[in-house]
Amino acid sequence: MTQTQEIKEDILKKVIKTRPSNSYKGKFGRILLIGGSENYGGAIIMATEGAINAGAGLTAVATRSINLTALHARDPEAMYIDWQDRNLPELIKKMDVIVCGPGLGSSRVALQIMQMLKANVAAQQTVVLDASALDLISNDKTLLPGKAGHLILTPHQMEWQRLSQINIPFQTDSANLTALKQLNSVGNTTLVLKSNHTHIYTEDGKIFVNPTGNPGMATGGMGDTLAGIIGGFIAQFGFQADNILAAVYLHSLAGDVLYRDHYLVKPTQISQLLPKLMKKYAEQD
Ligand SMILES: NC(=O)C1=CN([C@@H]2O[C@H](COP(=O)(O)OP(=O)(O)OC[C@H]3O[C@@H](n4cnc5c(N)ncnc54)[C@H](O)[C@@H]3O)[C@@H](O)[C@H]2O)[C@@H](O)CC1
Ligand SMILES: Nc1ncnc2c1ncn2[C@@H]1O[C@H](COP(=O)(O)OP(=O)(O)O)[C@@H](O)[C@H]1O
Ligand SMILES: [Mg+2]
Repeated sequence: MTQTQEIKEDILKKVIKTRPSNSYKGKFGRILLIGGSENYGGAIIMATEGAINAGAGLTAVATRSINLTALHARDPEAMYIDWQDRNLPELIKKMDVIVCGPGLGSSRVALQIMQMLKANVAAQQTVVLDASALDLISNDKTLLPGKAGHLILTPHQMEWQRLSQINIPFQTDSANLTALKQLNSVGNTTLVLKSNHTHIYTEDGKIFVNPTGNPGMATGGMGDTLAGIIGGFIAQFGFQADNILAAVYLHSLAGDVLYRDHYLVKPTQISQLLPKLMKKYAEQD
């Protein structure tokens, strides 16, 4: 059994680099976030805010049209497409990273979106699946978009219970690894199992535990924000296990900085803090 390693602060210096002078938006990846039903519009907005503030070059959002005004009022940097637009499959093909699930819900449209995503992703892309997307897959494992080059699953413990059939008290490293292999035998899947001690199971079978984070972060939308940050890091820095580890560490580190003088931490405050924190680590490279 592999030894569980603690993620170290060094990971941020390693991953976050000073941007070269000749940088342009196309250099830092295209990301599409899909989610936000009528009831959960905030979830996709928080994920979007995570992705933009983590440094994604171009960010697009496919959501229910009712969310458009709120999305642009918060994040005018994001492009928008109605999640029922017939051009969505073509847009998906142009993306480096697709984050699907925050606030997606379990409607017929949500199910159709999962089917369409599966049919249109390809090997050069990374797909991050969170929240409702994971619950839909729990009900139908064939919805997993296996043709993506890399899959990153970001369940909390209850979502992982639904997906893996392992009850929360029995979610040990060895049980989780076995379930992950059963879920996707191709081995292109990373599991970010969120809790107060988030564990990350990499494609090559390594296990990491995140030492940062605090109970102030027990606020709705915190995981939606993380999904966006992970997607933003992959878009900007490419797919590497280190980039996922750095995103998880940074999300909770931002939470810790805020928790020093805030009783609770709002997900949107975490996103706001990211560019400043990233600057500090980039200057140390
Ligand atoms: N502002 C918004 O629009 C928000 C929308 N959200 C969306 O709401 C939908 C449902 O997601 P939920 O996660 O609320 O619902 P779930 O029903 O999937 O999960 C919540 C349940 O899991 C249990 N649980 C056990 N261990 C847990 C752990 N470590 N972390 C979290 N929960 C744990 C909780 O007690 C609770 O019963 C998703 O699409 C999600 O993206 C939420 O992210 C909250 C914010
Ligand atoms: N007590 C805690 N200590 C550390 N991190 C926490 C704590 N509570 C929540 N978090 C973090 O907040 C996030 C919650 O994710 P999730 O449950 O998916 O939120 P949501 O679906 O509401 O966006 C995870 O990244 C988790 O690690
Ligand atoms: Mg969640």
